[in-house]
Amino acid sequence: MEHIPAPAAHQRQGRMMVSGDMWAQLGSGIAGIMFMYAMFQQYFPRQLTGFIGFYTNKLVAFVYPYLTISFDEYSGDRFKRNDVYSAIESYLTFNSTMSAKRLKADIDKNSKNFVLSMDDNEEVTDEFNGVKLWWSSNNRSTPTQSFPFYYAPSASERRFYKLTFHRRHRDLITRSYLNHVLDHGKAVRLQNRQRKLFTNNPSSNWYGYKSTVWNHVVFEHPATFDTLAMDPVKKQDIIDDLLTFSKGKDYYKKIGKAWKRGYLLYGPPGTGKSTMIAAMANLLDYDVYDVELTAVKNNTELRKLLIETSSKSIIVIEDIDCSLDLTGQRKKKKEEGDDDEKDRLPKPLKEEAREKDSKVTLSGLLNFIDGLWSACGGERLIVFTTNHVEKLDPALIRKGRMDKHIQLSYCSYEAFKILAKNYLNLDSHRLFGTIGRLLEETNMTPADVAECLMPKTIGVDADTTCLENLINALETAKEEARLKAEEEEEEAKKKDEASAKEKDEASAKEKEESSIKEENGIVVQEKEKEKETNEKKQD
Ligand SMILES: Nc1ncnc2c1ncn2[C@@H]1O[C@H](COP(=O)(O)OP(=O)(O)OP(=O)(O)O)[C@@H](O)[C@H]1O
Ligand SMILES: [Mg+2]
Repeated sequence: MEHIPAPAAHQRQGRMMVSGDMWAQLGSGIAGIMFMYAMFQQYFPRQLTGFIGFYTNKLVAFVYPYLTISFDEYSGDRFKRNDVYSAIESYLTFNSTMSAKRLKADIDKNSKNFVLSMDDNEEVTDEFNGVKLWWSSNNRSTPTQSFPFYYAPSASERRFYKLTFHRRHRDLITRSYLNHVLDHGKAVRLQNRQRKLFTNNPSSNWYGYKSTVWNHVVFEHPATFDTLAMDPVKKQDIIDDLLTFSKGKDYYKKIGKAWKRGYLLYGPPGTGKSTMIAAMANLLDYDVYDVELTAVKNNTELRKLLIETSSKSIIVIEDIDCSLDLTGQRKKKKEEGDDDEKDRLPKPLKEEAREKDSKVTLSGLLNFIDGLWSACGGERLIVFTTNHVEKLDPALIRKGRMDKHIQLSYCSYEAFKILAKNYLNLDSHRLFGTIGRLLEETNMTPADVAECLMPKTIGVDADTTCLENLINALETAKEEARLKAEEEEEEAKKKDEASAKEKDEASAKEKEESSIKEENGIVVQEKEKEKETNEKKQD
């Protein structure tokens, strides 16, 4: 057993006591400082606290050579997520996975791979042109004390990224590095983003924490131009037009035009207008904003919706002729009619009915398409669809607003071949000839043809059954069209006859009236003559 000399043991004991005391003193010192700090925060006048804080920061800045920049998730009105924050998030996703110890996981746009990003309160380093920088993700608590009943935990926490770097690199960081982060971040975001299908919220739901003017779901429509049944030449023309547009950033800048393009898709129901929009979005990898115009109260709201759309998107207004009365005269008529109806309602309901009315006007819509605001963001397609192009105001669809008018019409033989390939995987069949002839003779929409081609049984010769079904449907449609044409002809004939009869009757009546008048005229003349002779006799 080791023998410890008495003085040494005493010395060691003393040392232990000294270090024990020291920790105790340090602990109480820290507690004291914390207490003082709490008192300082609570009782010092606000202005004085700010003043002291300001000079403390100055002092620290004097001895501490590092600068920090923070990027809040929600800035300004807090209703819109800061784009810079999102870009940094994506940039760090790319850079942080190697160095950060705590990561968050999400799933990529194809739902196939995990996307890892830096978790909250984590720090990573980055290097740019040989300069070292530090990024950290933080939470800032801002409790809402004055109205505790409004307290929402999520509302009180603001997330932000903090960038720290040596002050001698200030110029490099603010001029080059931040742009580099933004560009890379945006590129990564585009790569990883899930495309979305948006629709507008009614404006009554626009206000409140994190409420948005657009609601969205993930866009997953499988339509492509390959599966779209239409004339191949026309299809290629549309594809070329779209691709040229999407690569035309510099060209549009050069010619001084906003980087957007309008498409008007028109044709009977079931000819593939909505399908084509999905194919466009899939071709260009764009988001889709489906505007429900009847839920937009006025032109200001329409503009707000436009501002909140992102670039690389298609803004769609379906059935534009039904969404609004866009020609002055029809609108006037409708208003008059509506007012009659509304007048019969009790007063509060009347007000409500007026409130609900969309007051979006033609000029509001024109401004939406090509006003000054329409240029913000860039790279946007605006697509209108309609079944009745003739009903639209010419101002709305003139070139420059709706640059390309695309007519989608009944199924042609070429279109049928694409459908047969899609639905039945058939390139040729002995019945193709008959179908081709029938398609030339009658009108059938691609939607109806597609329905006939959908296999309904899993038989030995399911393809032939489908094609025969189609032939039957085409023959029925042809027969119906013939009967309808006959009926219409009959009706037109009847109408002609009726109008001819009416004309005859009218002319007979006219003749009768004129002869009566004539007779009356003769009688009057005779009476006047008689009167004259009587007067002469009296004289
Ligand atoms: N040209 C086409 N190519 C491929 N499929 C088509 C085509 N046209 C229609 N279809 C099929 O028919 C269905 C209806 O088509 P879609 O909704 O695109 O028609 P629409 O022209 O938008 O009709 P509406 O005017 O009633 O809105 C789609 O689900 C699609 O499968
Ligand atoms: Mg449609």
